[in-house]
Amino acid sequence: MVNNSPSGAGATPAPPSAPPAVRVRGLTVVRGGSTILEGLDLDVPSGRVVGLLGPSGSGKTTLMRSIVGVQANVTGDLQVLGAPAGSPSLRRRVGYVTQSASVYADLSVTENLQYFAALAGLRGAAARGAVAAAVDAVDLGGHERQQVVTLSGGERSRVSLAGALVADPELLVLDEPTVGLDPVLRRDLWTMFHRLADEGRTLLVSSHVMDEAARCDRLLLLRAGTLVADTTPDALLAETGAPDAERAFLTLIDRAHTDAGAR
Ligand SMILES: Nc1ncnc2c1ncn2[C@@H]1O[C@H](COP(=O)(O)OP(=O)(O)OP(=O)(O)O)[C@@H](O)[C@H]1O
Repeated sequence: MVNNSPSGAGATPAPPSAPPAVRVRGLTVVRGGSTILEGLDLDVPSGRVVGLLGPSGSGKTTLMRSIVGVQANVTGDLQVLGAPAGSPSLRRRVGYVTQSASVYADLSVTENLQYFAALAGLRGAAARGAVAAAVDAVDLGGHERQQVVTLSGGERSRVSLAGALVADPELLVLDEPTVGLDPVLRRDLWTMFHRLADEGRTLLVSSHVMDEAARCDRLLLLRAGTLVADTTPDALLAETGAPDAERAFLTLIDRAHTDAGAR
């Protein structure tokens, strides 16, 4: 496995003494009778944008579900913001955005976000401020009164993301948040992710799109439920000698495949 020290592509580096936002040791997850993750050890450093990359079916969603505490049949030690994953105390401190937009189709954008604000315990001006900031962050200004059912797919997933932002969580776990978005919007969202990290939040972002790897401070590469690299974009290219993240990733995947075959 490649393991390099953080270089920090954009966010203000967290103090070296800062404990990781997520600490995973010996994580094993069984789904439908199959072992999906096996003996996984990894850290998600605090205050950074960390990319979780891997082929379809490699276990990214399963890992994210374990971290937010909604996955069954999990064994091992999973500490999130200093507490065991899934602890009630983490409910408002961790935001999770799934691949499919989890919003109410028959409500407007604002009504959805007001609902999330109420769940986060916000009332009155604080709730209105949080809703307005979230709308702004995902660039949905002008759509506030639109019913979600009438939004485009990309707009709908941005409402979902805004829903997680309303509570201002310390850790944001985002499962493929840029799928279906155009390049300008994707770039703007990555800029926003780094701004959130600069303000001290931690973001764990899964993606299939390898050019997005270059936008992360740190990369975790999964293959078939095991970690093949815990690295930085620069170190990934240097270590593989590949010209871009996509080819570097394929090199690592092929290498892991060969190693697995040799055992
Ligand atoms: N309920 C289930 N029962 C059995 N197997 C499951 C179940 N849910 C997921 N899996 C399997 O677990 C593996 C990992 O799935 P997971 O969704 O975590 O992968 P992923 O890396 O997020 O994939 P994608 O990028 O396609 O979303 C896959 O092989 C999937 O088929």
